[in-house]
Amino acid sequence: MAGRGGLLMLENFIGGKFLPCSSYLDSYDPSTGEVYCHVPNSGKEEVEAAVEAARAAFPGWSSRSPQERSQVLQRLADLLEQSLEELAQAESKDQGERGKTITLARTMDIPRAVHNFRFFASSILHHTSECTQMDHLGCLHYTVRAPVGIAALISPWNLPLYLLTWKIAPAIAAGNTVIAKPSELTSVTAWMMCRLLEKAGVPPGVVNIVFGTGPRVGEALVSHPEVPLISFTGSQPTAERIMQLSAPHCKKLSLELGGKNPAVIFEDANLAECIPTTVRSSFANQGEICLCTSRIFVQRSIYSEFLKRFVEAARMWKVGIPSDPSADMGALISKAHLEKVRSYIKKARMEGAQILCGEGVDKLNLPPRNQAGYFMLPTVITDVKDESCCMKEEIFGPVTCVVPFDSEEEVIQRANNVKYGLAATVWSGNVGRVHRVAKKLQSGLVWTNCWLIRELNLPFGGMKSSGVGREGAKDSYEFFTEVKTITVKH
Ligand SMILES: NC(=O)c1ccc[n+]([C@@H]2O[C@H](COP(=O)([O-])OP(=O)(O)OC[C@H]3O[C@@H](n4cnc5c(N)ncnc54)[C@H](O)[C@@H]3O)[C@@H](O)[C@H]2O)c1
Ligand SMILES: N/C(=C/C=C\C=O)C(=O)O
Repeated sequence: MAGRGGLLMLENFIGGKFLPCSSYLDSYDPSTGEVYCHVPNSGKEEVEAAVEAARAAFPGWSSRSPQERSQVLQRLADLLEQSLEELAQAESKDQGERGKTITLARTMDIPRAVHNFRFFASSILHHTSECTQMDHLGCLHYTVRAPVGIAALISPWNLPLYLLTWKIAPAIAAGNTVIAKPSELTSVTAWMMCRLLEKAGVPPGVVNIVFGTGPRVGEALVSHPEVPLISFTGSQPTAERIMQLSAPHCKKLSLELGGKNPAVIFEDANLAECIPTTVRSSFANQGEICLCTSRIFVQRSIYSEFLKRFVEAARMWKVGIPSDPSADMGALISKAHLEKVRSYIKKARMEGAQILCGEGVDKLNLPPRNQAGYFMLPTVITDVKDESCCMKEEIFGPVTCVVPFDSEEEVIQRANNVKYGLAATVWSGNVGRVHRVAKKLQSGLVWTNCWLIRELNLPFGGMKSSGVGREGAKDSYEFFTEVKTITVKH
């Protein structure tokens, strides 16, 4: 929807209609300083309208069979796939030249959004319930599950459509109606998806999207008494706020939060595979993936060799403008985020750590028009203490720390010695060791001799401060439904 001066003007999608908002946020392209698009600055009024639409749509949608709902999700997946390139361009360019690379948007973000709908369109057809018998009492017990109602879905800026659809798909497949709030920093592809909903057969009011900031529209949504469940992905501070606001209503919460993910590399690791994969796990999407590696523990006997080869490979990781298909990573999401990431490197230097490559060491070569962009080189820190903030806090940027270890027991203790517990990688050719170490790491996800191979059927999520609950075929189904145990006496 073109707006003032031909700029993109997004609109809320409520009750199957695009509705203008009373006020808008200007979203700036930081590499030019110009307004890029206008995002609705929604508030209580818009949330109320969305709740009314979702409430009205719930009886009809929840009473459809899983088979009927599955067909709608399949059609939506087909329509998204037909718009893949358009969506990828938008995902990459959203927020101007500071977006993600077009290659990552084309090969990961949008294909996974399509797959999310396909996956839950299938999984909704195969869930089973439980049943037991008490013959001595002539009783039969069984469970039934039903959709909860209106689900609030709040998603972050790093993988916009990928993570938004990872919530929308299971929620509506189970028969709920939803009110989604994507990040105000990356709202365009969510808005573009709304244009496909009617054609896919999604009834008005089943999917509602309200755009705007967390404190204004996000808080109105999570505190609304008619919204019984909240699926949130984002930072821990925000999760804490959401828990406070939802507590009076005893809402069902799914919280997918941050990580400080270790890679544990033993001396018998296959470095020809380990190094390129660990470069990718450290710097993909500018390190702005919750599953990215940010602490690398290397067994001492191979530490020097690993460090030399890892730094060489990190220097080959191409930083470029998002529209360059050969770029491995683009710019960080905002000036504030870039400064936050840089501040960690400054702290590391002050603590006496060594910066082996990247920020402040190597020169960043960019076209003149992009030199105002929020770009940063992949950065490797060594000689850093476990107690350093660089080893304890989520940086969420292209920065990773590399430190040596000696024994298996030592590295497990050190890898676990953070408040987070989301993901980890373990590299060794010893199958007994990878199983043993994986079981002892305090992470919800452990990849061994690989990274980011996603099995959507199995639980996804973190422990400790990385979140509450899990997402996946069975886990999302159980989150987005209420279970009831029925006993029948013969
Ligand atoms: N575990 C995962 O699956 C996962 C995935 C991606 C990102 N993350 C985490 O998300 C963080 C980066 O994303 P971010 O910066 O968008 O996080 P964020 O918490 O700032 O924002 C996430 C979403 O919450 C909204 N929000 C902010 N304040 C709110 C409030 N008071 N009430 C309601 N909603 C509010 C935002 O508008 C946005 O839509 C990192 O910590 C990263 O690790 C986790
Ligand atoms: N939920 C997922 C998150 C992945 C990366 C987040 O930054 C997923 O892969 O399903």
